[in-house]
Amino acid sequence: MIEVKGFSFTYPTASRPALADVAFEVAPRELCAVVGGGGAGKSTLAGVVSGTVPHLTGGTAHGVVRVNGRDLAETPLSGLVGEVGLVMQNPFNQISGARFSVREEIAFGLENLGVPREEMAARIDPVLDDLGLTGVRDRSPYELSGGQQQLLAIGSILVMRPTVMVLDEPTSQLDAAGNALVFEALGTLREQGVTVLLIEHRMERLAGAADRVLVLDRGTIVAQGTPGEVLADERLEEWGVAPLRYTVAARHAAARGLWPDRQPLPVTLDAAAEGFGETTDRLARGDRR
Ligand SMILES: Nc1ncnc2c1ncn2[C@@H]1O[C@H](COP(=O)(O)OP(=O)(O)OP(=O)(O)O)[C@@H](O)[C@H]1O
Repeated sequence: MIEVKGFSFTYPTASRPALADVAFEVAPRELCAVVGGGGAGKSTLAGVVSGTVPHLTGGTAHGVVRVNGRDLAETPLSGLVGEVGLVMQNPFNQISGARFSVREEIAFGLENLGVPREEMAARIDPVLDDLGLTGVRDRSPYELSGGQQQLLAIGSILVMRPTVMVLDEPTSQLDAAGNALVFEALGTLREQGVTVLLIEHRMERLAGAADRVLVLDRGTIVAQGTPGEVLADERLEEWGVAPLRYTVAARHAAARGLWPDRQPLPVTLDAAAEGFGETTDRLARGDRR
């Protein structure tokens, strides 16, 4: 569980806060996505919830951030291993380079923690299996596709059994196939009951995957709710976020009376198909109101 209350943060050299009076909660097992324009404070928020900001960055922080009830201001980063894990944009930067195979790379963090050998196998093999990496377990991490490397980064964190995972634009460096792999892995995290904070700009995938969406604009949370509520909001563009094509198409149709009256604007392909299907049926019946 993540709890953020009245939290503000200013980087050491900055003249204005990167985050201002931010408040939200992510319930256990929930997947909460964060969207916003460039410089809105998304990466800073990822750092705050994973403990790197301000522990590693310095700067001035006010307010409270708790992960599983632990106040991060009072918890050293080492105390967060097994509680919260951070996956960043570029999988390449997250591979230690100190190990020869995928399996050894996943073992690396556990070795550092001094986990006994027998327990290591019991923890690593299911993670490889869950993420579909068993077939490449003996390969070098550098031979993997970008998507598989990101899965490896996720696996290296997952094996530490955090209850909370923060992913900061994990698909931004990946092609469509890599994207699909990462979003499948998010499904796996959910099945395992991990609470997820996901910074993501691929709105189509996010709309189908998230329980809740927060919008950050210039360091402030300007909207939060279900993907349907938040992503169909007509202020989305003002907040620096490009709306989904389905929503835009349905908004145009609605302005011409061609979207079903009581149907909310769609944020998924299925919902768009349903709404436009209803309109087509109505017109086919000769109902042109
Ligand atoms: N290390 C730093 N020192 C000073 N200011 C910083 C630092 N990192 C980020 N900032 C500033 O803090 C604000 C928020 O930045 P942040 O990177 O969190 O935004 P973001 O939403 O992740 O942006 P983007 O989508 O462009 O990555 C910006 O004004 C940025 O210039």
